[in-house]
Amino acid sequence: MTETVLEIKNLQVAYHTDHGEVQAVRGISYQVKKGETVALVGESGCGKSASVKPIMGEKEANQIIKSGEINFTYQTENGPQTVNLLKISPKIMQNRIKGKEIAMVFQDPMTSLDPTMKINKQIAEAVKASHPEMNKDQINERVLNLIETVGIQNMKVVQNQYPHQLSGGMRQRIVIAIALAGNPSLLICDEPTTGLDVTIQAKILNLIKDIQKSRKLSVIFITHNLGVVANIATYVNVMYAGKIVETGTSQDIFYEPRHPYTWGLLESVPDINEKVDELPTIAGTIPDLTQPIVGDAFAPRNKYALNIDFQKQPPMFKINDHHYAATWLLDKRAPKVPIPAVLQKRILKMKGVS
Ligand SMILES: Nc1ncnc2c1ncn2[C@@H]1O[C@H](COP(=O)(O)OP(=O)(O)OP(=O)(O)O)[C@@H](O)[C@H]1O
Repeated sequence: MTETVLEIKNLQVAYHTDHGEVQAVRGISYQVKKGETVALVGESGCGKSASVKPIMGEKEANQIIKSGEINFTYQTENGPQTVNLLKISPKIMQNRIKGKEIAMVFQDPMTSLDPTMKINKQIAEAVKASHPEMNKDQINERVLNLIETVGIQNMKVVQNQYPHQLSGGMRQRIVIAIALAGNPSLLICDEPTTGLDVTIQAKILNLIKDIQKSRKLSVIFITHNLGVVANIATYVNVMYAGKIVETGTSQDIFYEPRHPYTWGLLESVPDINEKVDELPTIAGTIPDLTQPIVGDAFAPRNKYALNIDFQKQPPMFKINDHHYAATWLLDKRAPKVPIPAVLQKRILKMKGVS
């Protein structure tokens, strides 16, 4: 059986604000096993980042963890150990977990890099922090090895440059090298390719996929664009208004999507075979998370909403052992609503049927 690296149980995160408490994450549960990539996908503001910050022990002054567990399993000299990351001391988080067992890659590489420090020094600092026992030569060797791992050819030149002398894609490679310095078992990627042009984006995605495979890394990949994770995610968790509304394998989500919100996200992914002037977006906006939500949070934007959607939160209906969706359309009394025609057409094309 593949070992579970991370298990999130009923995590609820809120923020104090002058306008009330924002219920950013309203009870989510999922697991990440060794060597798997789990994608968290949803529009801006649906709670993706708020749900992963506690994994890294990041605590804004106004953050409130309302409930939940984040159980993380890692290897120690005495064998595997499981800790609840919400309960460990900041010291253990800093000295043992953050940057060592769990590392993060953010959207904007410039926020993670020091503009005043040469690349080799920045990577060396990260190596030193996680391997204090290494001497200078060992550190230098490891730095070169990391630069090579992230696919940089002219490493002798790059290591003596400053971040501003590199392209966006190169900078993101360096950030990935720094993230790998501690040899983590879990890598969290928060929109790592947003802002890069399409060809560079594809290269960075391939790099993450290669590293993930060769190191048997577990990855949590956050994105607002479902298209980005089609080829890299083992499982996809679609999030809306702080909840997971559909979860399944990539196959389930891309070939058999069942939640109207997932349909909307898929419709807004560009189809490279079709030329369209404007991509459809999902009409409306996400709800005000300071106000109580009655029923399905997506109902006001859902053209397939039933009366019950405005009254009662749908449970997670089981479609198969790994595919679940929270929509009343899956209740046996609901009218049969087919997948929108445009998606149906795309799916048939992907399956090679038309
Ligand atoms: N520090 C904070 N204080 C108050 N509200 C916050 C804070 N951080 C996030 N929020 C709110 O929590 C909700 C979830 O935000 P979060 O950043 O997790 O969304 P997201 O899905 O990651 O979006 P994005 O893709 O834009 O990062 C939003 O309503 C956001 O405004």
